[in-house]
Amino acid sequence: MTADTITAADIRINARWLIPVEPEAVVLEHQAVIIQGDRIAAVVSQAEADRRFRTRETIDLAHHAVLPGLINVHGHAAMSLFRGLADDLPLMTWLNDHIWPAEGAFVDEAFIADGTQLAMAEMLRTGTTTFSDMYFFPEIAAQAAHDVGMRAQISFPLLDFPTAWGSGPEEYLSKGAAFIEQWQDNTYITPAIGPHAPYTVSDGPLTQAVELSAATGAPIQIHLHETEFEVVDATGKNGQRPVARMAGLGLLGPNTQCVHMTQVDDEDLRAVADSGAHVIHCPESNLKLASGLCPVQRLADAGVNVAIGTDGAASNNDLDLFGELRTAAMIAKVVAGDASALSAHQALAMATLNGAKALGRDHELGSLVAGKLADIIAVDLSDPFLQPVYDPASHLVYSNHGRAVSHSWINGVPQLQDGKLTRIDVADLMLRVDSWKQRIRKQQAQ
Ligand SMILES: CSC[C@H]1O[C@@H](n2cnc3c(O)ncnc32)[C@H](O)[C@@H]1O
Ligand SMILES: [Zn+2]
Repeated sequence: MTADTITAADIRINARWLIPVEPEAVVLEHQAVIIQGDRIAAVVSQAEADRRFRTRETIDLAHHAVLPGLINVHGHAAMSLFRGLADDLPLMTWLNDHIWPAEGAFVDEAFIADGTQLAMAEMLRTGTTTFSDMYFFPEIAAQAAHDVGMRAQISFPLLDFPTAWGSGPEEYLSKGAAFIEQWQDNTYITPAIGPHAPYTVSDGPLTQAVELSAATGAPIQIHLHETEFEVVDATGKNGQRPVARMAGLGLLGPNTQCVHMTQVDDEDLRAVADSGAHVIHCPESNLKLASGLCPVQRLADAGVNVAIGTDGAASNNDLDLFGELRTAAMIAKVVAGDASALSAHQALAMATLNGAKALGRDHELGSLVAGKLADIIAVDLSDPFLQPVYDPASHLVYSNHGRAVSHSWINGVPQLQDGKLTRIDVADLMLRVDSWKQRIRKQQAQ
């Protein structure tokens, strides 16, 4: 018998349970994940790791499930500063009477910097390693994510009307093109195009968005078919459903992420499936705003890639993707009339590999496979509320809330150690959040 060659590497994570997501629906025991630089060098049994690797650091996670970092494919990060500001309202009242006036009064560069950091603290604390953002001052949000070392798709906003970030479509598109150029080819930040919705962006700017995406490769993310009202109102005004209008403009394709899709008839389904566009399911926001429910199983059966997002904290009201998964799994069963719809493993894939696919990064993110980027989380299953453990995948989806997440690494860099954030000064952040609260509260009282 020949001795194994010993390879030096940076970090070894010893996992009691490992859910690699690829191969699918598998739970392995007593595995080691070896990290070298920003990548996963190997996923092997602990016995094999003893023989083959010497690492400068070993982390023993004897009561933990280790899995790929979660990917939150839709949100408005800085809206965390508006959490709980306007509840119990339907979408258009919430937007027109509360959120858009508040954004008009408060959104500026400092708001985005602090609000995005607040959102990142919550997401990191609950297992998200990559998020997608659609909000104002994308250059500030991108810098905030880059400074922390969190992976993010950041879409610049595109609307027909002026906001704090731009005077109208022309300015959004020219600033957006510069934003894309600034961040292209960055491992942490993917710049993207964020036309808000069919009812707020007209055909001209939408066509320009499609052209900009084709020229730069930047993904498009749009709110689409969020409510029945949106579809009925648009059909009355334009003579076609929004999905048909988007398809006609060339906006649906493999580089497009359709957020919500609670209204799906057979033609919508065919248009989305044939185009290769992705659907981003945001169940808790859809429930809270009484928007409707996305037919996840029907979409998946038609071959559509369905990923998951929290939406903003002002319509959810949290950014805990494990909680979102639990909700998604529960309602998928009722919507499909089938308790086997969206199993625990399918739900975990939705928050990892499907998210990576939606972002066009499944070759390097979304599963624990040698050669992929080292975006990894660990969940401590030793608490009484997660005992006994028959099936860790079941616990992660049906019993867990994100607070059991104990460790995370992004690009091989530790972000969370024993539940403590390593790269965000939470005490200082809380002071800034409190100061926003005082300002916003004062204005609301007037
Ligand atoms: C173009 S910047 C984002 C814009 O979208 C608003 N927003 C937040 N959540 C939703 C939602 O669920 N549907 C539609 N629009 C939403 C946000 O307040 C910004 O104005
Ligand atoms: Zn949204």
